[in-house]
Amino acid sequence: MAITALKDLDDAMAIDFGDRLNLDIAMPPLTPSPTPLEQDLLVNRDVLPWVVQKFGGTTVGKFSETIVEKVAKSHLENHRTILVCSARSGETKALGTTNRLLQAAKEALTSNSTGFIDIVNDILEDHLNAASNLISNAYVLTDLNNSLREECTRLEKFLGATRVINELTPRSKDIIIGMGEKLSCRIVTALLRDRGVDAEFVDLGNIISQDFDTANLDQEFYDDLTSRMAERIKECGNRVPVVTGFFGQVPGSILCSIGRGYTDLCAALLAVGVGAEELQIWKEVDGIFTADPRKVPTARLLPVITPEEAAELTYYGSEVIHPFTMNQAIRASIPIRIKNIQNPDGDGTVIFPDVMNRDLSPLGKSMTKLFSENGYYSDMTRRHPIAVTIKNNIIVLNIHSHRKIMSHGFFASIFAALDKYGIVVDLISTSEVHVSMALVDVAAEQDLGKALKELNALGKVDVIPKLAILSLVGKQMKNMVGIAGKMFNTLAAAQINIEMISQGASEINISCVIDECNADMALNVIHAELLSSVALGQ
Ligand SMILES: Nc1ncnc2c1ncn2[C@@H]1O[C@H](COP(=O)(O)OP(=O)(O)O)[C@@H](O)[C@H]1O
Ligand SMILES: N[C@@H](CC(=O)OP(=O)(O)O)C(=O)O
Repeated sequence: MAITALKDLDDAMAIDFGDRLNLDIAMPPLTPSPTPLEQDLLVNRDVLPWVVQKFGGTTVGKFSETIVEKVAKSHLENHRTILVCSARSGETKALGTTNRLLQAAKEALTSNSTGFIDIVNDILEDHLNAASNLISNAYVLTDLNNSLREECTRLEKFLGATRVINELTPRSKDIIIGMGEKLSCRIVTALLRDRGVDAEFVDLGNIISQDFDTANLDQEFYDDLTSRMAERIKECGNRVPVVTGFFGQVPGSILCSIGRGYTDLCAALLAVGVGAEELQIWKEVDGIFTADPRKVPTARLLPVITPEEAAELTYYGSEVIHPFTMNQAIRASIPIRIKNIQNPDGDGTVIFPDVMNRDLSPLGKSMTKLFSENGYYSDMTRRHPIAVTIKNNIIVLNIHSHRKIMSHGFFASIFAALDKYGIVVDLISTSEVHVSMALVDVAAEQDLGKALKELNALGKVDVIPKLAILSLVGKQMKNMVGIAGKMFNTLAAAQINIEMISQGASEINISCVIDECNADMALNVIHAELLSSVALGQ
């Protein structure tokens, strides 16, 4: 059989490898679905409003029991619930299943290495261990173990096929990482059943129509996807869907077009599809704070934040939610709530558009009261910044034009060179013959060297490494006289040198570039002077 490309896992399963692979994963026969649990199961009851609950990798890895006992079950009293899960991680995302799958993909392309088989076996072992620690019902456990083994065998075959054709397309990489969400959702589904909830595993790996004619992720694409997701959820009937946060063959590949953390977006699309009352993103932090609470001990929890502010914070280093999530949920008027799995009763932070607030406030006191009761506080008129954030791993490129006067096409040539190598600029500042650009240092690992060669033809290029972008965010900042002065004076008083300044491109963000070694100090001094309760007179 000639192998040219792998479209999906079934392609790989169809290939006969003979004894090329060491398939030492035992495959006991499948046992029937659990019968002892089928009476008195909790279900999604018709007519109740929907809520979509998304759980990140470390949350599923460490708190599966809490997810089932304290979150899912209690919401079933008043809501129909959809659970969306990421791949399991342990203490950190860096050591999580998705990263290990990416490593396995790399190993599969390394000649004479059987490393990918070891990684798959490790992943399987971790999931089997988690299963046996969590599940008490023998039927449920046997069923789960069989499905975990089967998924891992398919994965191993797929990686083996990748190795035979010696090619890892972005699409194959997507299929490989998608396995992480499948394994994790299989465990959560089984755990729900074990604890008396009638749950159904929903694999969205093939949900995207491959006939859909789009190279871009435009709104038409998302609308088609949300209706497909809604259809799939309907098929679950009254069973509680446990949905893979991986949603398949995205044009341009999920890793390239959406990037890591895609599960938040998946949950938002599901919420839109079913018209959910609320989208909940469960994390290990109480919500969005005025600064990263790990770095600024006095940071305060924000009860409400606008989608624009949340997106800006996420983009500039406070990675609480994937930036694409907001657009989809908010355009459908679905509030997003960030909640803490270790504090399920807390109100969290609600991401809520201020246009709604503006529309509702003329309706008077009763609506304002309703807002407060729901946690959608009407404090959107605050006239101060709301948070400070830091993005590390930044480099600055300074380009001095060879010409004394800015020539026509100088900027166009710079951006053409960057675009050619897929390099994204975070901040830019210009004078007549000088351009400064701040970008994330991962770009350096890609093709920055090649881009630099082309930029050198346009002017003298200096590269300054080990920097950080400090951003002050708040939707009312455009109206605050003197706020930039206060920010830069505060940094000056702390002897922190500013490499580059950018204000104005986004009306809700003032950013500057500083030395990475000053990042934590800068966060703390800015927080103390501009965001602390004392500074705000609260
Ligand atoms: N402004 C901020 N508010 C809340 N968390 C922030 C902020 N900035 C950075 N963080 C960090 O983002 C992390 C995200 O939460 P976590 O639940 O650990 O992530 P994940 O669900 O992706 O595993 C937290 O560890 C927190 O310290
Ligand atoms: N597992 C994927 C998708 C994801 O959304 O993860 P998390 O929810 O843990 O950020 C990743 O690691 O990127």
